[in-house]
Amino acid sequence: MLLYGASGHAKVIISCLHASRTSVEAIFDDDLRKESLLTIPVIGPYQTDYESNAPLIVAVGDNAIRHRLTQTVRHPYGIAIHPSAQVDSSVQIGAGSVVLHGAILQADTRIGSHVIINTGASVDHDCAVGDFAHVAPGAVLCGGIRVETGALIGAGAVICPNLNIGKWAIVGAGAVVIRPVPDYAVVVGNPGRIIKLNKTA
Ligand SMILES: CC(=O)SCCNC(=O)CCNC(=O)[C@H](O)C(C)(C)COP(=O)(O)OP(=O)(O)OC[C@H]1O[C@@H](n2cnc3c(N)ncnc32)[C@H](O)[C@@H]1OP(=O)(O)O
Repeated sequence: MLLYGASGHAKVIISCLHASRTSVEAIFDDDLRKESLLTIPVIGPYQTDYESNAPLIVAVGDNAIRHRLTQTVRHPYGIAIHPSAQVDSSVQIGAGSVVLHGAILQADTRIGSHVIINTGASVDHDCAVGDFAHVAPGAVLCGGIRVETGALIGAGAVICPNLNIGKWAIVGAGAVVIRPVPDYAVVVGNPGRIIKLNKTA
């Protein structure tokens, strides 16, 4: 596998890949000061002509930056699923996505491309998680939820059943969402309330 982004998130993806006996050949990163990450060489900015048969994962936690970087990549994308994750056989997972340690994906859920299902997150039956979304550590999506493109569900948040979380919305850490969340809304608290719009997307 190749990674793009030598970040803390990359360390977790490396751990995930090593646990499933997949080696990481090299890591691209725009920061020229970085030379290695967990003994894996960091080889500078992404090169479209870098010769390798290995697939690539963009290992950047920020959804908007991950989205931007994928516009430049020409290598095929890989998927990383930690062996401790419980993924129902009916679940579909798109290219470039990662399902990290202890996450649970229940029946008939669809995960888009370049999605992060982070440590211990739970995504129940019949959910749809859009491209470039991030379900952060310990977050809980009840059944039938639709998370649109680029949305962040913060650590430990709970989303009640059958709700829609709009594109590039942010649900704050620990929030309890009981109503649909509009596009770009930033929602915090219990019950979740909109405090502003996400202008970084
Ligand atoms: C492995 C990993 O680390 S994965 C990382 C996953 N990341 C996360 O889970 C982080 C999610 N992010 C958050 O919860 C953030 O606090 C955000 C995005 C909701 C808000 O961040 P900012 O835009 O910087 O807002 P800011 O910190 O200025 O807070 C604005 C107001 O909301 C409140 N607030 C912010 N976050 C929360 C929260 N999670 N719950 C309740 N209130 C909150 C603040 O107290 C503040 O209130 P005030 O205006 O009365 O003082």
